[in-house]
Amino acid sequence: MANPIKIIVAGPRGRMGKEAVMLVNNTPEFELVAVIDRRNNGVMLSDLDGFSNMNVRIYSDVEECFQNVEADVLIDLTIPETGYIHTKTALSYGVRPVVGTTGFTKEELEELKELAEEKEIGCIIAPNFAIGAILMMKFSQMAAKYFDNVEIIEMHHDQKLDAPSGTAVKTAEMISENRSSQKQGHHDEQETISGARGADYEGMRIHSVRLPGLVAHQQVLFGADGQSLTIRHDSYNRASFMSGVKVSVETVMTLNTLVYGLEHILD
Ligand SMILES: NC(=O)C1=CN([C@@H]2O[C@H](COP(=O)(O)OP(=O)(O)OC[C@H]3O[C@@H](n4cnc5c(N)ncnc54)[C@H](OP(=O)(O)O)[C@@H]3O)[C@@H](O)[C@H]2O)C=CC1
Ligand SMILES: O=C(O)C1=N[C@H](C(=O)O)C[C@H](O)C1
Repeated sequence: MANPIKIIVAGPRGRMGKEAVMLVNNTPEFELVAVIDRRNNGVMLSDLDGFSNMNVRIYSDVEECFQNVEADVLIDLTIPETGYIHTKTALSYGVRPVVGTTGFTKEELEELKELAEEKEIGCIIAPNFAIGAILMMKFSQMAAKYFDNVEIIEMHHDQKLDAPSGTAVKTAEMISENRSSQKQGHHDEQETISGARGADYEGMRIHSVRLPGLVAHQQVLFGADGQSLTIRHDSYNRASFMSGVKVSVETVMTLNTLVYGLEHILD
């Protein structure tokens, strides 16, 4: 067997980070070499509940982690401000980032792309790792050729920090490749309660629902005279994202640029 891919996971105590640590630990071609966590600096991960047998050090200082640990890939599942710093630092140390964290600005994505190209190493930033969600986005992009009236409803658990979701933003971006910017609804419509019509992305409306009990769900609604089309995807658990994380780790090793969105690396 070839040498395993050496991986650092940032955000290991989080809902996604925990799942990613398990994925790395259970994949023979992967090796967990460290984790980055703002708490528990210097402690072994195995000392935390739920991580028995994972004998890697926790680093709170990102620079210190990359200086001390030889790694091929960083998996980041944190928050946008931190994820951006982690990604930038990883690239500067020649470590390939696989980033699931959502909420980066266009400028940040552009800056990270330039850095990856300057360093000539791969980086994958994927707002959604679930294959079904990628298909939902691609089908929506296809449908937009025929339907130019579209509204996106994304529904998530109530612990989610960013709104709209990264998936909803990516969906709108993909649809906008097949739809010109245009206002929807009545030209004189008025919100009697602010926000009633949702966020506005080139005239498309994005509605964010947050409820306990939900995981990650999205429907894209298209309407035309006398008909409608609904494209929906549901993630019922975080395991649904892990096959995408695995493919991303394998693929990032072969890239020399930044790829934004899993649709670009799936056949
Ligand atoms: N691409 C995809 O397929 C998916 C992406 N996501 C995205 O992944 C990210 C994580 O989601 P999820 O696991 O649900 O979130 P959680 O809140 O469960 O986990 C976030 C982790 O980041 C850490 N963190 C928070 N703030 C900071 C900070 N200032 N500095 C360092 N670490 C920090 C948290 O540590 P602490 O406990 O100390 O706060 C925690 O370990 C989100 O951006 C989410 O949108 C989620 C699901 C799928
Ligand atoms: O925070 C989440 O849970 C999720 N975040 C991602 C997003 O913002 O699109 C992916 C998925 O929807 C779950």
